Amino acid sequence: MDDVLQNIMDHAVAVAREAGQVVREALCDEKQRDVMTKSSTVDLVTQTDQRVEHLIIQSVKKKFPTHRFIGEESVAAGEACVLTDDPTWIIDPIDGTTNFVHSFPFVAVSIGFSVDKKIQFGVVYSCLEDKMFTARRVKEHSVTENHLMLFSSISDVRRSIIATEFGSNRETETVEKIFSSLRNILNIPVHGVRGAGTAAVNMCLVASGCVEAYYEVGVHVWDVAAGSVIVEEAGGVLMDVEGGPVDLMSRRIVAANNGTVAHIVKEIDAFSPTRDDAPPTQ
Ligand SMILES: O=P(O)(O)OC(CO)CO
Ligand SMILES: [Mg+2]
Ligand SMILES: [Mg+2]
Repeated sequence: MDDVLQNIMDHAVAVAREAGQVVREALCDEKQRDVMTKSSTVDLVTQTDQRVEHLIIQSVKKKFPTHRFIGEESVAAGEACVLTDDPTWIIDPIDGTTNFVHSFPFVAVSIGFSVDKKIQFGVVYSCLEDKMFTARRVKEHSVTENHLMLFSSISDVRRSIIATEFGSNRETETVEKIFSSLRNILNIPVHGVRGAGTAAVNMCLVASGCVEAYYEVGVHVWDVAAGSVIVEEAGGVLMDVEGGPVDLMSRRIVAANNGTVAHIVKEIDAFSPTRDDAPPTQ
């Protein structure tokens, strides 16, 4: 299985690079960045998101015809978001679409690969920085390209930088919760709060030791599947925002170094968005 998995992962890295090239080229063409909206007026999508997802899925299907897919834009188009035991590619073609639309320089192609409902490897290509982050579930196989993992050993949360995002839900109650968590965390006080505008890159920042923790409520499985294994293999921990094991379908995540995770979880004003795998409402 090892060589088989490596072969699949090599393909994921190659197709992520190819996708990243498409994204970089599209950035120079305003038409490729024309905005459409999804769940809210600030949940953006472009034809480039759709084109890149199509490119990745077609490329994988040619090589691995029995594999399944959970892709952000396919789900937006009505496909089910169900994780089975089958080999499944979990794809976010552009993580950071808002950044992409505004040329804000953090945009990632994120690909997680799951078997038996466990993410086996993750590939995050931060394509404007040209940084490739990859990790496999087995620790000794963790590899990175173009990048050194320098996991943070800071255990005093008051010396930490915490990453988070504001999300695309602007309902008053949700915004209140987001600000309540933020206020609690700023008041610890931490050195700073940052957000790259992409969950996948935020998780790679944890894996790289640039930030001690990242948390968000409202993310989707395709935002965090690849990053989850990259964080864990770098030595980090994943947790639900109320503590306990993370559930990648729950849309809630904390990714952190061991020293700060408990402290961050204590400060989050949690809420529960509709799960990614919830049956569609009629
Ligand atoms: O740009 P996307 O893929 O919509 O993702 C957002 C969160 O959902 C940034 O992580
Ligand atoms: Mg995303
Ligand atoms: Mg996306």
